[in-house]
Amino acid sequence: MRKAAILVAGGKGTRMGGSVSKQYLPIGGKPVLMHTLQAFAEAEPGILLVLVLPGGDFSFWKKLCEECQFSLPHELVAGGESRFQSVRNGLAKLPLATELVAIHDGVRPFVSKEVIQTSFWEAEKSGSAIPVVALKDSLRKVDVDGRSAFQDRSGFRLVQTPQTFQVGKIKEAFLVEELAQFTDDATVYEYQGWGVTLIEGNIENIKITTREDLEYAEFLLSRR
Ligand SMILES: Nc1ccn([C@@H]2O[C@H](COP(=O)(O)OP(=O)(O)OP(=O)(O)O)[C@@H](O)[C@H]2O)c(=O)n1
Ligand SMILES: C[C@](O)(CO)[C@H](O)COP(=O)(O)O
Repeated sequence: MRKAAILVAGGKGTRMGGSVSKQYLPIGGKPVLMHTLQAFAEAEPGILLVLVLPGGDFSFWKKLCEECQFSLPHELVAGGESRFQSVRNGLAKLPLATELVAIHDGVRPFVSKEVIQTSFWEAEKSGSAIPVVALKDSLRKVDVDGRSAFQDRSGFRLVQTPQTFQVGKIKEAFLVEELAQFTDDATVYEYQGWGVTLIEGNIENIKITTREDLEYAEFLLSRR
């Protein structure tokens, strides 16, 4: 199994609110996570899928899979207190033969096939692939006093996932102690002094975070 995807879904979804964590909420009649798992299975047939969930959710997830007759093979791993810890737990699960790994937010179900495939191609070539998209709005920097200043948005990008790497290097990068700056996997990788390669993301590849994202998700599905 040369390629793997670690889909991190070990969070609580506090910004979404509600009694059910956002990764399990239905869009198009089935949980968000099932859309994400399917996206990777269709983009990379035969890929090893590692799903990172809160440790206490395994039986709930298995019940959801039975109810939805969702039979796509995937490994379950217990997440940690942070995304960094959840990723690290997923990396520890990878078989020795795995060469490339895409690390992806489980709550980003609309990642395109092209972004997934390009991320593996680029990571094999240069060691890493980080999808980004340009900003569409004007940008200002705000300081603690509330003063703000124009920023040239052409010098900025919005970062998405999957963030894809050669397994040996990303495993080495994750041996460090967690730092607050590690908001994604690229920051952990760069902390080693290694550069990252940016690739074009896809604008629909939103991270489902707050309630209105669910409405947009239903709209995106209606367009398929
Ligand atoms: N301890 C954690 C925290 C987050 N994540 C995952 O990282 C992705 C991006 O995180 P975010 O959108 O912030 O999810 P939550 O942390 O669940 O949301 P919130 O910050 O609103 O609680 C999500 O798929 C989330 O499940 C994870 O695997 N383990
Ligand atoms: C990993 C990520 O989705 C890249 O944009 C983002 O950093 C996750 O941030 P969150 O606060 O954990 O949702």
